[in-house]
Amino acid sequence: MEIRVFELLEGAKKARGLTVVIDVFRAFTTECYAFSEGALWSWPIARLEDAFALKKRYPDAVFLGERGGAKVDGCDLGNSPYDVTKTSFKGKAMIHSTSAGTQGIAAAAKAGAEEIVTGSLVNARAVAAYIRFRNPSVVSIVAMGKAGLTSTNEDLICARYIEALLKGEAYDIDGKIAWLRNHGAEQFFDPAQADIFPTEDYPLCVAHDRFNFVLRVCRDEAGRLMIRRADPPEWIERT
Ligand SMILES: O=C(O)[C@H](CS(=O)(=O)O)OP(=O)(O)O
Repeated sequence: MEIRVFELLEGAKKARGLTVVIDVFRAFTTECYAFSEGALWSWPIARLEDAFALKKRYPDAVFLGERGGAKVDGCDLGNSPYDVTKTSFKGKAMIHSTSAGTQGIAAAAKAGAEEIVTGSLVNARAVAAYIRFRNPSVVSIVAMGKAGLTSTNEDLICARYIEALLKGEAYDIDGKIAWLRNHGAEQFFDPAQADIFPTEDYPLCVAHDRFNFVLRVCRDEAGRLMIRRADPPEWIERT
């Protein structure tokens, strides 16, 4: 298995094989909590105008929209996992448009990734187990960073953690997360940014391996990108 680690939107455009698009702060952490709260599927949408058009067509879908970290006017929620844990997603579809994560999925799909799964600390070990089960010849791990433009420590830590799990190498994930608190997570502890990055989001984002499902990207009947939850035991038993 050849494992390649890429960064940012430029990296997503190089994705090949089974591709993990990572966004720890916060898109794919938020998605995991929404699916754990009962969401049926999610439409990851790159352009906000497309997301608003979809919401018009499916008004019952929960619309999460974020730019620059903040909730976009007219959306139901922003990109906060804490807000998601306070919202009922049972039986609901979700529309999700963010600065980095959902842009990365769109770019990787366009680039020709054979299969795409999301990556975050909360389900990193499950992602590695799923990859081992699928046993692809090429794995692309893409750390999306801030707005897909600037490298971030949390996404690189998650990328290296998944890579280490795949290679059977040791990786001090708890030590890395402790270090991250003051090296990339400061926005969650800044009172001036509390409206956008609530402190409650941070422990939810770094609760590594809390979930044992993966989020796989597929297409709906109209050809739109769609994310669905895939649970063990269908794949975990053989890892
Ligand atoms: O909402 C977030 O935390 C980020 C904002 S940005 O990428 O740092 O500008 O969006 P996401 O798509 O979850 O990275």
